[in-house]
Amino acid sequence: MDKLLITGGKRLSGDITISGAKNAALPILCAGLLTADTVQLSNVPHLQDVNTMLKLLRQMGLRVEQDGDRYSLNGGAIDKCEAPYEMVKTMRASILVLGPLLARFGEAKVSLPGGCAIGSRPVDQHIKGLQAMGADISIEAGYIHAKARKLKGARIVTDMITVTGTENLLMAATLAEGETVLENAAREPEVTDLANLLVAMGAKIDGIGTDRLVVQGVDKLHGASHTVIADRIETGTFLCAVAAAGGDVTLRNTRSDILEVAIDKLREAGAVITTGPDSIRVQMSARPKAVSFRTIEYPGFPTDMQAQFMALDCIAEGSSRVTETIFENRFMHVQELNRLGASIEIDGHTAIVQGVDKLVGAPVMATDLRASASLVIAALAAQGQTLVDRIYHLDRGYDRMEVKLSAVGANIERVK
Ligand SMILES: CC(=O)N[C@H]1[C@@H](OP(=O)(O)OP(=O)(O)OC[C@H]2O[C@@H](n3ccc(=O)[nH]c3=O)[C@H](O)[C@@H]2O)O[C@H](CO)[C@@H](O)[C@@H]1O
Ligand SMILES: C=C(OP(=O)(O)O)C(=O)O
Repeated sequence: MDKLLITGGKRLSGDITISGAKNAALPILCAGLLTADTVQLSNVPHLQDVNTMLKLLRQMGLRVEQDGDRYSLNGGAIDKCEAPYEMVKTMRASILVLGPLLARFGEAKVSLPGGCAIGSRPVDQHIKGLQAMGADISIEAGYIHAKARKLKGARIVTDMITVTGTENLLMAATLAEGETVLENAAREPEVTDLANLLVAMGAKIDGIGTDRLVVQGVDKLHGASHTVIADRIETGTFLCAVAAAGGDVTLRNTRSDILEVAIDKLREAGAVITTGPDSIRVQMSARPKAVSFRTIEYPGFPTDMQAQFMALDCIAEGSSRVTETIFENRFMHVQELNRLGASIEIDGHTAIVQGVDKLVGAPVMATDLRASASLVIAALAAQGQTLVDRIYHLDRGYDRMEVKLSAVGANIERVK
């Protein structure tokens, strides 16, 4: 099993190119199921989750051609509407095939995703929404069995804001009969990116970027070309890495307008941040100042950046309060950060971080994707060597992180 060996204490300097967003690429790949025509994608990140999604889609009959970060998908020969447990268990986003399959083929059998390290993460809202659109859904032996001769437009108010729930229902609604209104829709930029592709494919969607999406169903969708948006979480992760280790790094092929809250927090922590049309430069020369925050849906502070900012707070001057409101159990990194010498206590959904003068390297274990990223950040700032185990979590969502970090001077290598 691969591990990362990191020797901390190096300042980072140079350029890093940001990849396409995992959380946009995954639903966008599923949108390839909605048409018999060809969908051309570029800026698709090289990630384990993308490989898993492509494997899942290929076994359904989707034809996929790849040339670097460009993919061509053709859904003209899909003959299997099933997502087996073996694939869904390694990637929850597999649930995103449910809406498109049901809308285009009238049936789908998708394994229930089950719980994961950050919480139970049910998919009841996806099911409730599809039922409102007339689907007949039963759950047997761990599988969602869904059928609908033709989905019908409906007004759907989800109990909470759900990102993949909004994406699933949005894709389903594009081919439903009549009008669907999605109230309380997620406004994450990745939802908007998917909606923009769907419109390019012939979907009729109003309210893109707002919490009320209105979709007029069409009989069929056609091919289109689309460039996946930049990964704002990868961007934020590298910004935190520089803020923690010190240095001067310019992130390229990215956007600052979809990461405003995190950028403001980094400025509050003492980083000097200069934004350009598709770049962000971060300079850090002093010890960071502690920053408190509360995770919330977009445009608020992203839960997917919580662990990385906590790593920064560990070595900051002062104390901070970090409150997680999206997931019930997203503090798995706390114990591992404490193993590096951090001083963090958990009180319910809040972590109280007392900044320490220094962290000291140690063997640690990654427990989920962003927890892994927080351990890398802490290790870059720590004295001595840290060995991060179980980095398959990291490979799910970061495109060659160790290569990008070594290129700006980090002492980091992948070891077996
Ligand atoms: C592939 C992808 O895009 N993943 C992102 C997506 O996950 P994902 O779409 O799974 O997260 P949701 O937005 O659905 O989850 C938000 C909250 O709603 C709850 N919930 C959700 C659906 C449902 O049917 N029932 C229910 O109770 C969840 O357990 C969670 O507590 O959004 C999360 C929140 O920004 C991010 O952390 C993930 O990186
Ligand atoms: C939680 C995440 O992803 P997923 O929903 O794919 O588990 C994430 O990207 O931080």
